[in-house]
Amino acid sequence: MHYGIIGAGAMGYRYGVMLQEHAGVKVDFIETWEPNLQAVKSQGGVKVARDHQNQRLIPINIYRPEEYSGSPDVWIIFKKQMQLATELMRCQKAGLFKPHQYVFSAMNGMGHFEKINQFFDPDKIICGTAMIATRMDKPADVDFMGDLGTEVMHMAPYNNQAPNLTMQQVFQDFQLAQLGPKWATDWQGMCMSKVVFNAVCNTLCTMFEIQMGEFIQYPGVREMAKQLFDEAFDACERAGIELIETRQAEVDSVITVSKAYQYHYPSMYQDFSKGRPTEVDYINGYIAKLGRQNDYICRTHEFVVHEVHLAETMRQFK
Ligand SMILES: NC(=O)C1=CN([C@@H]2O[C@H](COP(=O)(O)OP(=O)(O)OC[C@H]3O[C@@H](n4cnc5c(N)ncnc54)[C@H](OP(=O)(O)O)[C@@H]3O)[C@@H](O)[C@H]2O)C=CC1
Ligand SMILES: CC(C)(CO)C(=O)C(=O)O
Repeated sequence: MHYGIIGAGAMGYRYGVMLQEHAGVKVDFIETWEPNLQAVKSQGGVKVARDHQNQRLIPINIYRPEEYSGSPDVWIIFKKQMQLATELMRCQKAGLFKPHQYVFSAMNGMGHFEKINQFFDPDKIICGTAMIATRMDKPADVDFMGDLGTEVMHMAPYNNQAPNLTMQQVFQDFQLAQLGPKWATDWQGMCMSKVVFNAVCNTLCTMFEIQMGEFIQYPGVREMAKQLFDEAFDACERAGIELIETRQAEVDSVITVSKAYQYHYPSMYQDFSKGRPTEVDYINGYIAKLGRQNDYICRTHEFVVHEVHLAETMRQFK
């Protein structure tokens, strides 16, 4: 199978490089961020380390949307939620999308599959979530967090039917790439299970500008996490969404995942620290909106959304 990665950021590089190196498949990257394109061209590829060790230069194929004439079997999309609509329009205008193509994404937050569905056949959309941590501190320079083999991700067809042969082939390629795929049966429950996790770890680490390993040093982490998870689970239950993890499993995973990825600054902080807008409206904000739509007020999530926007606004005074 031939893969095209839309968004050569932290996670785009993670999936593309692991597919190219371990599954031996053809991968092309599509990127719009000029410093990233220039850095790949001038250094001859992307620099990849694991947990700050063994940095290597990996040669890759990278193109602006308008330069690309290939036709991958599967697109993998890793943009930030705020960039997605514009990026999809630009790729469509450049003639990148073809009717035979499948598409996979494991972006955080909610709302992206409805946007992707405007460009792709719903029977060819594979929804995903990735409990996989990657840092990109500079253009064309990424750090894969955690040991090889600790990667865990979920996937589910957008039509909630059994995966067809092409989807199974994608699953096999992800297995060979050592991305640790598992099937789920309901994409919304699968995605919300990740959203509620990010609503704790990404948001709190961002506000306090800390790594996940530092975050769990605070003895009150379980209590804070439980309060946010309880509200989120209550909102999901009222909306008829069944999560794939229990409340207790989510609280436990805050500790285990943060231990495994101790040096990771969650992706929300990576945006925050670069002066960019964060995905908080698509994470805590989405949970709060879901609650309101179902006559339930997620007071803590609503407050936390304000706190992150307050912190974003205050960057101008620092
Ligand atoms: N990083 C992680 O560990 C994880 C991230 N995710 C999710 O995956 C999705 C993609 O995230 P991630 O790969 O981290 O995103 P990145 O920010 O690393 O990359 C996404 C895009 O952002 C742009 N970009 C990145 N850095 C800059 C910068 N300094 N200045 C201007 N533009 C920049 C580039 O596109 P452009 O030029 O178009 O702006 C790039 O293609 C998000 O939904 C995220 O929540 C999910 C699991 C883990
Ligand atoms: C790696 C992980 C799971 C940390 O919360 C993540 O999703 C992110 O950084 O956005």
